[in-house]
This record gives sequence, structure tokens and C-alpha cells, in this order.
Amino acid sequence: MTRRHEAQDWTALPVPPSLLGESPFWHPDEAALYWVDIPGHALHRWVPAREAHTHWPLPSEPGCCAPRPGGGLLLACRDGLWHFDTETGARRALAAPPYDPARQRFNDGKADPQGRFWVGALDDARQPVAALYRWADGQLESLVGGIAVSNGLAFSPDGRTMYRSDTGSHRIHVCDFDGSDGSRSRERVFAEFAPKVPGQDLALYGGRPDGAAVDAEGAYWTSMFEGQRVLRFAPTGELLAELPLPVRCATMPCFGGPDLRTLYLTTARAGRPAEELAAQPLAGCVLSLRVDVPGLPVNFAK
Ligand SMILES: O=C1O[C@H](CS(=O)(=O)O)[C@@H](O)[C@H](O)[C@H]1O
Repeated sequence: MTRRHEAQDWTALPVPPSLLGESPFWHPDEAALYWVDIPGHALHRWVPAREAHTHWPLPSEPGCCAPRPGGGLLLACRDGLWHFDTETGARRALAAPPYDPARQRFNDGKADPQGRFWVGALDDARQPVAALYRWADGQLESLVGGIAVSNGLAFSPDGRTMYRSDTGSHRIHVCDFDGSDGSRSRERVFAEFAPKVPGQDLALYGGRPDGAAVDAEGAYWTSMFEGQRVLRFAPTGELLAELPLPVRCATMPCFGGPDLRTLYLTTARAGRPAEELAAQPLAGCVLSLRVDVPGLPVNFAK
């Protein structure tokens, strides 16, 4: 049984808000939280034990990041995949963008338990023309097409189930995953949400599925962009909990802290109406909340 949480239970990290925070992950070797600010062209790190914040400006919008086994990060930016050295701040090219960077950019990405990096793109015009890619053995391969905003990547505790969402279509998908060769099969809809009706009062709109994380019980946590809530689903698709938020736009949860029981959540303020920002001063902040069930540790990208 998990506790009920209220919007006021969330705490903001004491760092300036991001325009559009995304891709938080807890680095177990550094006891640090990393995330990116996409339109802010920056990578951020917060070390709670030292209350130390580091910020690296980047030349191209970063969609997501993941730790690498030998140190440093994999960064997926509009201009391709890069190895990022957090000691020197240098970027080394790994792969060119597989799309037209004038129209698309990388968005959400996660490593699978074997270290392949799965990364999806979004179309700037939100047309369903972007794809989900797998980066393995130095090759970037397109595996799923017809996506508007690729998001929500996560793997089950046994590594045999893969989740992804398309924020644009308001759907979360699930499929069987074979870690031996990185193949996917039997994709089906895991959850589907009502689209926004033009002119609808936002208080009546539940939001669209954005970034996600899985906990040690196999529950899938999704942030609902514009829905002012985070949802926790059982692996069966049953809705287990709804966590209200003090901000309208949550973008991705992750589990951190030494016990992986601190739920961190990136949020957005870019493009939001002035009256909403005045009422929700934590918009863009990384929020945190202690939870009962620990999350899965981050997978490293080879
Ligand atoms: O840029 C982004 O925006 C989307 C939300 S939306 O497509 O504008 O509705 C968000 O889901 C995505 O993760 C983020 O990178």
C-alpha cells in the first residue's frame, strides 16, 4: 500500500528553474542527479550531499542524457548523438542526426539493461513523422515510425517488457522485449488518454503522457504534460495512484537518492501563460518527493 500524496508535499531543488527540464537520472557512482534543459541548451547536475549545482551550456538542444560505463554521459542533441565528458565539458560525436535537424530533434531516450540506447525524435510541427531509434554497436537504426513526440521509454524490472509513449497521440505502448538481441514484439496499447478539446478549460483536461520511470514493483510512472499530475500504473495497465502536482507541466520522473526512494520530477515553464506562471512559481523546477517503493537504478548506455 502506498501513501497518498498531495500537491504541497513536493519540494523544489534550490537551483534556478529550467525552461523545459527533461531526462532526469540518478547517477549511482556520483550520488548526483542529472537532467537537461532543452530550449535552455544546457545540462545540469545536482549533488544533494554537497548541495552543489553544475551547469554546462551546450551548442545544440539536448533531448536526453544517460550515464556511460567508463564515465561521462551519452547526450542526444538536435545535432546528433555525443559522448559528453563531464570532467572537461568536451563533446565527441558518436552519430549524426538520422532526420532533418531543421524539422526534428532527439527527445526522450533510455538505455536498455544490456546498454543499447533507445532514443526517439519529435517533429517540431508535431506531425506523426518522427521515429524511435536504437543505437548499438556504433549503429543507429530506425525501428518504429509514425511518431509525433517520442517519449515514455522504460523497461520492466526483469528487462522483458519495454514501454514507450507518443505524447502527440496520447498513448502509452508496451511490447515484449528480448534483451539477447534487442528485438521488440507484440506491441499493444498500454494506456490511452482523452485528447484536449480546442478551447477546453485545462482543469478538465488530464494531460498527455510524457517521460516515465519504472519502480521495483514493476509499476510504470508517467508524467502527464499539461495534466498537473503523475500517474502510477500496475504492469497490467490498472491505474494504481494519481499524484497531484503544484505545476501544470511535468515532463519526466526518475528515482534517486542512495535508496532510490526519492522521486525526482522535471517540469516546464517555456511557453506557459503568464497567469499560470504567476500562480505556479515552481514551474520549471525539479521537484522531489519521498515515496514508499524504490525505483529501478538507471541503465548505462554503452
Ligand atoms: O518539447 C517537448 O514537448 C513535449 C510536450 S508537447 O509535445 O509540446 O505537447 C514534451 O512531451 C516533450 O517531452 C518535450 O521534450
